[in-house]
Amino acid sequence: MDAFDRLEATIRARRGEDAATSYTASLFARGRGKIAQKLGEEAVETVIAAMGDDARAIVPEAADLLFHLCVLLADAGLSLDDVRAELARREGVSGHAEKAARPR
Ligand SMILES: N=c1c2ncn([C@@H]3O[C@H](COP(=O)(O)OP(=O)(O)OP(=O)(O)O)[C@@H](O)[C@H]3O)c2ncn1[C@@H]1O[C@H](COP(=O)(O)O)[C@@H](O)[C@H]1O
Repeated sequence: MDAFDRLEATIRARRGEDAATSYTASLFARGRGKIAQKLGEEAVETVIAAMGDDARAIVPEAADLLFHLCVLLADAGLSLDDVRAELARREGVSGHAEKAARPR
């Protein structure tokens, strides 16, 4: 089990727990809109870090971003395996070729 699988299990276990002691539980309690808002904020913070001179500063922001993405997936009843399957489906297909093949 890798770190993402452990994080996913922890996040799922937090649903319905005490929001006062669990940040994840507080996100679930506040609902999909708040979770999506936090994801957006963390994305912006990652972009800001990316525009700076210190590449290492991106790492903690990326971790915040991925954590909140995992919470969003869990709230929507989805799993990392759903994302893994989508990435596997895309494997070997150039992004340029995929875009060119889209219906117009
Ligand atoms: N990986 C994380 C993780 N990454 C980021 N965060 C939290 O995400 C929040 C984001 O910070 P912000 O300053 O943007 O948020 P905020 O200002 O406190 O929130 P708002 O007032 O803006 O709503 C902080 O409280 C961080 O601690 C995380 N909280 C939890 N985890 C994992 O989830 C597990 C369970 O955590 P709890 O649910 O809190 O027990 C932990 O053991 C970790 O493994």
